[in-house]
Amino acid sequence: MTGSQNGAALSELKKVLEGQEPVSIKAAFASDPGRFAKYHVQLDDLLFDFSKHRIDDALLGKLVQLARDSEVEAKRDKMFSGAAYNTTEHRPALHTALRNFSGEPIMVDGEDVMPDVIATREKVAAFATGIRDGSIPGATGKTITDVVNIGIGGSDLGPAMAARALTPFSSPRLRTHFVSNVDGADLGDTVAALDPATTLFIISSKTFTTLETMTNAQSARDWIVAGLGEEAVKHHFAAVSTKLDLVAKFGIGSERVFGFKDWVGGRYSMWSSIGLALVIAIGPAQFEQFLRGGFEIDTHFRQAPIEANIPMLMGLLGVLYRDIQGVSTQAVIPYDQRLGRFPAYLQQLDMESNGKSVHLDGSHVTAQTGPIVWGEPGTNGQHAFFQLIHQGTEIVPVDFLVAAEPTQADAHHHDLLLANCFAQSQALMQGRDIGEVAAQLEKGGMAPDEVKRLAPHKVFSGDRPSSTFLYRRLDPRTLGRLIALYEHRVFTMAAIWDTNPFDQWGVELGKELASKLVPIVSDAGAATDGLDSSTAGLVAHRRSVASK
Ligand SMILES: O=P(O)(O)OC[C@H]1O[C@H](O)[C@H](O)[C@@H](O)[C@@H]1O
Repeated sequence: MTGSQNGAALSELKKVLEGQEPVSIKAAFASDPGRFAKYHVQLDDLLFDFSKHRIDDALLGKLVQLARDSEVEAKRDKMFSGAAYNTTEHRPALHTALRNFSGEPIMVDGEDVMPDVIATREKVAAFATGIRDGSIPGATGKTITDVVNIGIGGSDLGPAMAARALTPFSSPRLRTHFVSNVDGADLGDTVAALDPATTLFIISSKTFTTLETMTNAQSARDWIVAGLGEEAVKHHFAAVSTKLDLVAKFGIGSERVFGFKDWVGGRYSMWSSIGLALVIAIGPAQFEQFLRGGFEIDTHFRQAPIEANIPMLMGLLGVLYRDIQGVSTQAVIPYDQRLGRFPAYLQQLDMESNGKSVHLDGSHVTAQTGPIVWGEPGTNGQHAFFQLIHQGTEIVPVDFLVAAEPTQADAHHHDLLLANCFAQSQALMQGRDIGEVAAQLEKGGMAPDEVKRLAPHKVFSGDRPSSTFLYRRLDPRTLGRLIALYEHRVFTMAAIWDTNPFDQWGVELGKELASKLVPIVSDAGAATDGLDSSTAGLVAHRRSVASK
């Protein structure tokens, strides 16, 4: 077995580091004024500060060696080459082709995929422009004012997150909505305020079979037919899918159908025509800036040495905490209200990619794989869950994301936002020991007994890790850069674990069981024999309390 297989290199490193105390970040800062200079990477305006992590030169060297021994670079090159990296689904993982501006061909099965990528992008751009400038109106001739993307998972989270993030770049004339849940409240609440004559639905589904999306699509179709008649359907729907035959059956004309290939994973698909709603919102030129941001990071990921390679360092730090220090979680806290959906987007990207228990060869992993990813914007989180991050027993590595300057927002507010962001990572790192707490309380005139009683409650251990990403402003290019950084972080970690980050079999069982339960839930007289007693009990209780 080589070091790259079955996470062997990681097992070796774990043995070497066993029993070692984590590096004290606080002490390291105190003893080395040059620590920041050593542990940051700058790519144009984008700064990645990883100085507030439990690393020193020796440990960083070992982590870099781990990446080498795990053959992360060779695996990366294989992914970019168009080889069938996704071995359990027998296909390449080539979302990077969608943002390839190198002019170089990318070959899959002997064919260059780039001409089709470019032609599809142009078709998307032409349609988006027509909706934006009103030259593609609704059935009654009225200009489209509301675009509703119907999709779920990778066919929803990316465009929905980005449409919100890039609000200042969006057409003020158009509103973009995202409907995903099979819960009828989602579609119902969305269309309640809309006029069918000025509404365009985009049915986004890689497979065009997903229960939620197909159910919502049918109900949206009924809503259009009820408002405008059957003939209007062709003017009020567009579709994005890899399954063009299924789209045709739904009744959407080919000029409004935008394809992509099965080598684009759902959670990696917002760079493809799945981005249609976003292209309509921000326009093709801004969407190209978004793609170019992703391409910049691809170039960096492919060319930078491991020790200066931001996604590789992000991945190595992730593995350090997950596997060597037994940390189970990763918080992502954007100090940017418009990145409110970014953590949810990353949850699918990271947890669907790296929530795995077997190596590529099917053997069970011995390492811990994907962390639990979560987050909310700062400063709001400070007034909610930050207590646990500062004083709880669980170590929570945090990624802070913040722009140097606001985009269409008040400059004074932005200074306060930045100060808070910087202060949080500083507080996590420095902490406050009992001596300092006691001195502060005594200085305030508190009686010694009370100082003794209160002081332990006010201690901050410090040494709590975080990264900070600081960039000029949140624009399409920066959003593209941020997403690509996380995509490659996820890839780096999977490469070390020797797992497949591009399949998602873990979502299948629930879907299968749901389809068997639909007839039982829908028909109050259907037999529940054979169901486990909990499921049967839930069905019975539902029947007893529901009014129909
Ligand atoms: O785009 P679709 O085929 O409708 O799939 C939508 C989503 O559902 C699936 O269950 C997968 O877990 C996701 O990876 C996918 O993005």
